Amino acid sequence: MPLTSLDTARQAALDAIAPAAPERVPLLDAQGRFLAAPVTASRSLPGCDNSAMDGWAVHAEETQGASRDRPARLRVTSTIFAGALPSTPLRPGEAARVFTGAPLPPGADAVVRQEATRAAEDGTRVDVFITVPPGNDIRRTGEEVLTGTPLFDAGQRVGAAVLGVLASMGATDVWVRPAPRVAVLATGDELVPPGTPALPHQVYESNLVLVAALAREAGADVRQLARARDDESALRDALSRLAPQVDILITTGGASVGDKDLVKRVLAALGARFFVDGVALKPGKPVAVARLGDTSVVVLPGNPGAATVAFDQFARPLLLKHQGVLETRRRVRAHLSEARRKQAGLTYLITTTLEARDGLAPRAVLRPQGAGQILQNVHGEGWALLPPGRADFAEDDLVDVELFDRPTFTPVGALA
Ligand SMILES: Nc1nc2c(c(=O)[nH]1)N[C@H]1C(S)=C(S)[C@@H](COP(=O)(O)OP(=O)(O)OC[C@H]3O[C@@H](n4cnc5c(N)ncnc54)[C@H](O)[C@@H]3O)O[C@H]1N2
Ligand code: MOO
Repeated sequence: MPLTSLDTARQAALDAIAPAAPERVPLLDAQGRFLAAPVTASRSLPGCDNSAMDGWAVHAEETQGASRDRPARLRVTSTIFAGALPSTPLRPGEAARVFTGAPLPPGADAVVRQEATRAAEDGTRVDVFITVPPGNDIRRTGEEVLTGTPLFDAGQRVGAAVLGVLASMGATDVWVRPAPRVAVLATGDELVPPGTPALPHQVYESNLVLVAALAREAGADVRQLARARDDESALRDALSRLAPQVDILITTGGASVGDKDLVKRVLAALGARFFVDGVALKPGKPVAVARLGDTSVVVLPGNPGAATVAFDQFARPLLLKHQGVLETRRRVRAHLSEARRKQAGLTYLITTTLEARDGLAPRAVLRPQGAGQILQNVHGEGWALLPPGRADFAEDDLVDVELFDRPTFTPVGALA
């Protein structure tokens, strides 16, 4: 039977999971989560006409023709600080002292910044040295947002800017989807925990940290990291203990067809229903997605490179859908840096960096990437997608590159 295509398998996995019920959380706890409902402005920003400068609220027309030699002399009536509520209207010939953010008195239609004025020592008068138009240095009511304006759609990622806007509306908490609770189970008799000595034939267990970190990058609340031997009863105990504690259980290793590859068999014996079992994907072919009770289970291959790809294509979309969103990644067309031969039936995802070229599509520089290799992912900018239905790709052939859109940072004050 031919393996399921990547797109079909991913859709089957996504169809098997529903967004979690929303929860209302304090603003800072919502950071990194996704809004569960649209948000409209519950107040205008600014809430009232106010001064953009420290200076004087005036009638603009009374500054007409004013200059340093021929100042407009105005009577000082009041001092208004931010947060005050002025009620006395500004009458002809008057100016009110205002500070940045202070509401304007009724009747004032402009602000003159204080650098363009001189106040009399006794505080009764101010000379204005410039002509200002109506509206000068005033922030108008609702200039940025009017009450009732749609602000954010459901699915908006909550970052610092969103939190700032919500707080400026007076909100203390917000509806978001909960972070999926996740457990990661690494299987394999050969695995030695980091921190203990390992002989060359032994393998340091690295998938727990790798997968937990990938899961966190996708918004997960990682609750459990566990290891199990390649042994039916050990796997049965671990899987049935972990699954009820979490929304999504991710396993690594023992996913293929070897004598000790028991994870899928044990899951099936426990009554799991499989939606995906093997995909026409390289690396990551043995990946499976199942449901055990109320828990989604993603079975990743043990090879760290294959686990990375399978996580990215299956576990990440599931974690995001639990949080109520589907991810769209930018794609660019790029020319392959080298020829590649592949198995015609499979989609290959190859870690790639991009080289910009004047007036041409960028070059996709393919990185060495066996199923066991992950070093290149550190600097990868995306996956070159080599689609099924074709075995031979020549240098300079155009392919799609799915971008990670990671920011770049340069070191300052690094240790030698
Ligand atoms: N006859 C076939 N053999 C294999 C097939 C196949 O279709 N027919 N598929 C291959 C593919 S594709 C993959 S990918 C691998 C991975 O399958 P498993 O999930 O069963 O992985 P393991 O055998 O358990 O381990 C593979 C490799 O990865 C290392 N590993 C495992 N877990 C960890 C960990 N937690 N930390 C670090 N490294 C780990 C392990 O030591 C092995 O070297 O199967 C192919 N075989
Ligand atoms: O296709 Mo496997 O997941 O790379 O070796």
